Amino acid sequence: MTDPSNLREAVLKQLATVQEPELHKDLVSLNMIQDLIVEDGKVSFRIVLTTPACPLRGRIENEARQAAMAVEGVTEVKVTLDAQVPADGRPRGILDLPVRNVVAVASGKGGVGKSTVAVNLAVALAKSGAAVGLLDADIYGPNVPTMMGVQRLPPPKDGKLVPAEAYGVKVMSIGFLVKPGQALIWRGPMLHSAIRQFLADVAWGELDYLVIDLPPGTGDAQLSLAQSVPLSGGVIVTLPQQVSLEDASRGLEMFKQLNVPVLGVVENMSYLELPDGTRMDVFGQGGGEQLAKMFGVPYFGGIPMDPSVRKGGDNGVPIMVSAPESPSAKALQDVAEKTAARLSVEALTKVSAPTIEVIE
Ligand SMILES: Nc1ncnc2c1ncn2[C@@H]1O[C@H](COP(=O)(O)OP(=O)(O)OP(=O)(O)O)[C@@H](O)[C@H]1O
Repeated sequence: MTDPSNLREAVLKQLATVQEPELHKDLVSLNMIQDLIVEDGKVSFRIVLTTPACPLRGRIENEARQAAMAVEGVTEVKVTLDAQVPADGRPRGILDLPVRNVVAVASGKGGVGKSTVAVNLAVALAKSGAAVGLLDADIYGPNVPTMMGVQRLPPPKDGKLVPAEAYGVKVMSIGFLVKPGQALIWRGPMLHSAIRQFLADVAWGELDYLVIDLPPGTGDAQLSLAQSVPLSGGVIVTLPQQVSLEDASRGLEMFKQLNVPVLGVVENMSYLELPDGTRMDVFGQGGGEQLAKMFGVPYFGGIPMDPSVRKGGDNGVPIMVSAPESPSAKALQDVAEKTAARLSVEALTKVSAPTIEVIE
């Protein structure tokens, strides 16, 4: 019979051959294997993923299971999955937010579906089990409260604003603080202090992800906003048509200028599926992918035009909740998983390369 300590060593060695496909390192050196128990040939361990929204969770689990099973003397393997989102390691400055990752959703111009993507991204991440906040910083049209079906904030507590909560997401919006229809004219310094207030004076609690819906465009207001938040990364939303390329390029340039990594490009309203199953390219074709290629950043895929997406926005029930199995919700889910995966890569390989800290 194999010596139990040797068997444990052999299992660990074998698990160290399994790569985390996004991070290009093995599970053992990433500290992702926890609670390894080897008893009478029976092996059990926990895999601690870097995000509960990991798109490759099935693959990682299978490969780890097969690796352990391949060790001579192992008769049974039990794997459980868990997640611990790593912080991006960027200094949060004096704001000292207990937020692990801050992701901004931006667009070169209005009406392309930026808020729709931000809302569904936040809901998808929350549904996966992450702690998520959504900050609507769209000073020109703060429509996140409508899209999330929340009208007002709960009363403040301990001198701090308390975010509203919907679909497991903590929601704060500039729209809660102004009367409906009130013209919003903001200048740089005002914006700066408003956004700082949103970050410092709101009881967000601990968050894995804070999603920020930026105002459309790439002017001073957007720049000032993006500068006042320690962003982990940005997601750009664009349309398929060629004329959108120039606008969206400016969005990418803005993040570059701020030294904020562009996590990926999302193409919204990619096509409309007709009743006979054919696809109609209402707004042209290929803009999102072309933009991503031009800048050498990931393309997160296209979201179809879908009347239920608009209805969901108007009724305050995001498509991710009302019809999670629809093609548009699945495309948005994919965007969320890719965003989370890119954030993990940024956190673990780019900034200060912390390893995953497992809290026992
Ligand atoms: N894939 C889609 N299919 C159908 N309708 C959509 C889709 N994406 C967005 N919409 C609708 O298009 C309109 C504009 O979307 P949204 O408000 O998200 O855009 P935005 O870029 O944030 O605009 P703004 O410039 O006002 O901030 C909304 O009515 C929304 O419901």
